[in-house]
Amino acid sequence: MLTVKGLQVHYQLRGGALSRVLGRTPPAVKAVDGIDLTLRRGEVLGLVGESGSGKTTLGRALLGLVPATGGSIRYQDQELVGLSEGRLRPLRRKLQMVFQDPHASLNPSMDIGTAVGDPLRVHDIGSSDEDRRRLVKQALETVGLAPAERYMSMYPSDLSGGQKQRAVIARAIVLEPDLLVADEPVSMLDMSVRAKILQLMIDLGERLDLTYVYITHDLATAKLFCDRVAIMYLGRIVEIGTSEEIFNNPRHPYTKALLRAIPTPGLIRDVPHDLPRGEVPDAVRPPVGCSFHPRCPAAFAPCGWEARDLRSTLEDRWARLDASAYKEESALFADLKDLDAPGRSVRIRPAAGRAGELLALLERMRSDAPDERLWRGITAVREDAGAVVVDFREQVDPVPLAVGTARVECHLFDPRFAPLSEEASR
Ligand SMILES: Nc1ncnc2c1ncn2[C@@H]1O[C@H](COP(=O)(O)OP(=O)(O)OP(=O)(O)O)[C@@H](O)[C@H]1O
Repeated sequence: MLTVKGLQVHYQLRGGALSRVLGRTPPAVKAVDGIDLTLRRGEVLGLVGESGSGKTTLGRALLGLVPATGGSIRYQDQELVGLSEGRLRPLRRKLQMVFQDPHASLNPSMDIGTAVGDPLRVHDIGSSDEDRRRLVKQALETVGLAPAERYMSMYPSDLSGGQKQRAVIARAIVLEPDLLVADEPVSMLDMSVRAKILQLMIDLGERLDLTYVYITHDLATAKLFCDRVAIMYLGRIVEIGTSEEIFNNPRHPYTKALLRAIPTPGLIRDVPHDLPRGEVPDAVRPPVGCSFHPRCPAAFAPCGWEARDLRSTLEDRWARLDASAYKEESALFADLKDLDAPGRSVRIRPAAGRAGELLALLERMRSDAPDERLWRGITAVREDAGAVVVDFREQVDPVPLAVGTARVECHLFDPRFAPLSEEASR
């Protein structure tokens, strides 16, 4: 029903006054950065990932609610990217979104009948007020708000959270959409009603022939609800497959980490606790190569090691040292910002005349922790004209690979790197 190719959504940040004066291009957040996806009619596709992985942006881009900055979205033979608001409008009827917070999604001063009927007026559907009332009634009954007349005259404040979300769903289905993008539709609801709302969505899917994109950071509900699951990390799909495949046979180290973090029933945990160095990096300057490599427990030589990784390894080391040892080691650097430089070779300036000591420190780090994955990506550490130069291996961006029935973006599955990954796993 929907085919997405190379989709990009980069949010251009407004630069400060200085960058404007200097004529610098302000940085962009690469919220969605090269997504390929096919949605089949009637299926439920889950988009799963930590906060900031780009799920909401992708969901909104599919409906034309945020403009794509590159790539293509074809909906039934029509290209959506680049369509004017006027041309998108009639299509929006078929492409609807249900948001996370039912309390914020309904206007508190509008009764439920008016709120659910509003899209009919916007899209000029129904021959008369009476006809629209009939459609609203039907939608309310379909979502289990019956008798509909009673609910139509109520206000959002008269409803429980679950009932509000039912009303929001009624407002979406009153337009008879093809596709519903549901963004965390149950995460704000009481635990006791979550399963009921998901069940309602499953039933509606079957009855109304709906296709769903279900956005969540919660793999447990994705397992319950989805036919296929796409795991997102920093704007990319790192693994996609049937729910069965993803849950029984996860391949990508990130998927594995997320699965290990599925909480016991009754508990919701947002962030997988056992991921190393638990922060999702900045989407303005994502790590090069595989963007998961700094947190990956299986990363190896080609994954994209760079100076920033050396800096975090140093900082981890210093966090473990006592204050005087830390002071001694950090005093060897003229400026740690040298380690923020991009590129395959980084030049680190030592404090005056201390290049030899700085080189010795890096060699000591390596012998103290030879298993640190970073070293696999470093080809040389050398002194050069008063500075210490660290050379990194050429990084390779992961490409989508068919593994079993899944698609995985990870060098571990790339036959070109098999000898290196075997060496790394020894
Ligand atoms: N309007 C915007 N302007 C600039 N950056 C944005 C904007 N909206 C989102 N972002 C950034 O884009 C990236 C992806 O955000 P997005 O909300 O799509 O992720 P998400 O996976 O849905 O996260 P969450 O689960 O927290 O909703 C983040 O780095 C976020 O800060």
